[in-house]
Amino acid sequence: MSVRVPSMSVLPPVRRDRIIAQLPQFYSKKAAVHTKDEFNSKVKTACQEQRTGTVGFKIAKVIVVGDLAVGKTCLINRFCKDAFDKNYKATIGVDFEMERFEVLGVPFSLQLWDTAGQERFKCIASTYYRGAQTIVIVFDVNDVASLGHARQWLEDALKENDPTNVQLFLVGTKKDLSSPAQYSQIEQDAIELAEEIKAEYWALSSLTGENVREFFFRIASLAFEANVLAELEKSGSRHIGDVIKINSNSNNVYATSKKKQSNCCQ
Ligand SMILES: Nc1nc2c(ncn2[C@@H]2O[C@H](COP(=O)(O)OP(=O)(O)OP(=O)(O)O)[C@@H](O)[C@H]2O)c(=O)[nH]1
Ligand SMILES: [Mg+2]
Repeated sequence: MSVRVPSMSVLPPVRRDRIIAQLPQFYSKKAAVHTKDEFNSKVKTACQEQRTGTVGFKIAKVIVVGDLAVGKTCLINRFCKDAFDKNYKATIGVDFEMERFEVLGVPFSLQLWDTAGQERFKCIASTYYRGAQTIVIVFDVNDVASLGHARQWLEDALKENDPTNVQLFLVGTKKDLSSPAQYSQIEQDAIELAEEIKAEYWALSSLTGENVREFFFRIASLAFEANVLAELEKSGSRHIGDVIKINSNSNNVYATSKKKQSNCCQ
């Protein structure tokens, strides 16, 4: 049996478990991109009024960096494929996965770049750093050295990006392997570093799946929020004010649309 697909719909609908209606919360209040309970009200209004401009067509680039075997590939595979492989297979160069979300009713995609941690592949991997909106620095909570190297990974990733325009995440993996006492010790250091480099801190396990979905939802939401805010800023306050005027006085409709037209052509 064949199914007719309308010519407009190139992509299947977003998976039901990729729909974000509320702002997912931070992991630690001390190290968060921000600690607000809800999406920015300007962003919520813009989404309700479908004034998100090009954001609905956007694909935000996320790069995942960190030492070899800390669990970067497993983290992405747990989220994207709900799979976990206990055997280590080094990433050679880079891999990438696409994930489509719907945030506050607006389509939004993440392109997740999984880079190699092995030194010999670093120079290939670093050529893919450019244009990242989110940088995820991964370490293993059972390996202090991997946390120590986080700063270097960040420095390398920032060489290719504008530091004022990226959101940073510091992520500790393999939480399932550490005892609560061991974990709380490394957590202190990790949070301290995260505060210093202005990254949001997370700890999770790709084996059990603990916090994996929450983490990616948080990345998608914060990237989305930043994109909508940038879009609103670009379109300017006059433009936003005009839309409100349309409803209050029909005479303004003409004035507003004329003004808009002339803006477009300039
Ligand atoms: N117990 C446990 N093991 C994990 C976890 N995440 C990853 N591992 C194991 O750690 C090893 C390395 O995982 P990868 O995801 O391949 O590491 P990577 O960071 O991608 O390594 P490179 O590609 O070489 O940079 C594998 O044997 C995984 O099974 C986890 O959350 N818990
Ligand atoms: Mg890998």
